Amino acid sequence: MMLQIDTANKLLKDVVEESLAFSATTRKGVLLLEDGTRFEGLSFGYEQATAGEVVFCTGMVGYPEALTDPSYTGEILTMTYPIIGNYGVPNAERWEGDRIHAAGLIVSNYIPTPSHFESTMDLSTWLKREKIPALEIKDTRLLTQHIRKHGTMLATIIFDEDIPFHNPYVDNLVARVSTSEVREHGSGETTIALIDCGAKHNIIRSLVARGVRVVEVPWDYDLFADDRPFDFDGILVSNGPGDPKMAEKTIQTLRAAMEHEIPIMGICLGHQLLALAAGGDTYKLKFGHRSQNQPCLLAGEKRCYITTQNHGFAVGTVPEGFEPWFINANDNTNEGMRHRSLPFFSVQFHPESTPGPMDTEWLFDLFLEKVYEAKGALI
Ligand SMILES: NC(=O)CC[C@H](N)C(=O)O
Repeated sequence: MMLQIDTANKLLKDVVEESLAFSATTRKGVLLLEDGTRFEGLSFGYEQATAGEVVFCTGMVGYPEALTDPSYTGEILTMTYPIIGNYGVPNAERWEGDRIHAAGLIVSNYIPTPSHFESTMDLSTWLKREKIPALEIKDTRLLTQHIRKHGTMLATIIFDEDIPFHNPYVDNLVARVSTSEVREHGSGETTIALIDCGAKHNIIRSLVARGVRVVEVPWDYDLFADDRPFDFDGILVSNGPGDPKMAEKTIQTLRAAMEHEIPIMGICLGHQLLALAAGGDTYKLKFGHRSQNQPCLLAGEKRCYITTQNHGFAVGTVPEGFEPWFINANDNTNEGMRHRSLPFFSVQFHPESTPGPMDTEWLFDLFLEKVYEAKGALI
């Protein structure tokens, strides 16, 4: 017992000393919000100014997955969990994109000495390598309360000189992160066309694990062109960054897919795009949903799923022919819809999780059931 207390004291002392050494050697930076609010902080990332929208995620884990999720493009991500960096950076196989996509990172306490058997480097090294600025501002609670009260807002992370604010949602961010070439994953007799609007890797892993071949195509690929080099049995339209209304070409593809009655599953941005394609509408939430504990009620039932989410826009008008399927129990916003008679459905949350609970993974099975039914190969 005594030994354990001694060890714990030593560990605590080490952490305090490392933390003091970190503050003594690091440069100061400022998180500046568009309403003039300033948060001073210590830099632990790449020291170059950045602009975007500042958002907060209340997840207790998952900073490697969140940072690499292409949906965070253009966003300065605040992690509200007070200890970030403590388990380092895992191998790229565990990432959700091929690099860091968030525009910047804000934390309360950065832990410079990771401890985890899968850690390959510390978070600061990774951020510097990927040229992503990051600040330890201590009072992430005040920042989050401010955003909750006034809504997400534009912000900059600056060091010596000011830079202009920039609204990322006026850009076509999907075009920036989507694959530029057609790529194949896995094998099987059934082919799913994955429209990559910034797809998290675990969407591909989740499909491949179920024995299907996935053909990943760019966001603006014409799936119905006569000279298309492959056939497919279903379409999964992925998550992705920015305002869904900017991805007009994907919306057109989904309209054509509905005309052909091809089974469709949409995830997050994919949900918003399917709603727009079918005549529904989307709007921007005050401060979005970003965490791994968003409660979603199955419409008309007493069942609630705990879900992973990361979105700032939402479906306001569920299109004709569809019915609301999941509802967020915190604020009653729409979290999913399904067509009343055809094999089209979509969800605002992430059934592929990573990070977060796997409660809704069954949606991939449901999608493939619809695909097999449509193929006439009932299982
Ligand atoms: N994770 C996502 O697909 C996000 C969708 C969209 N960019 C939003 O913020 O609402």
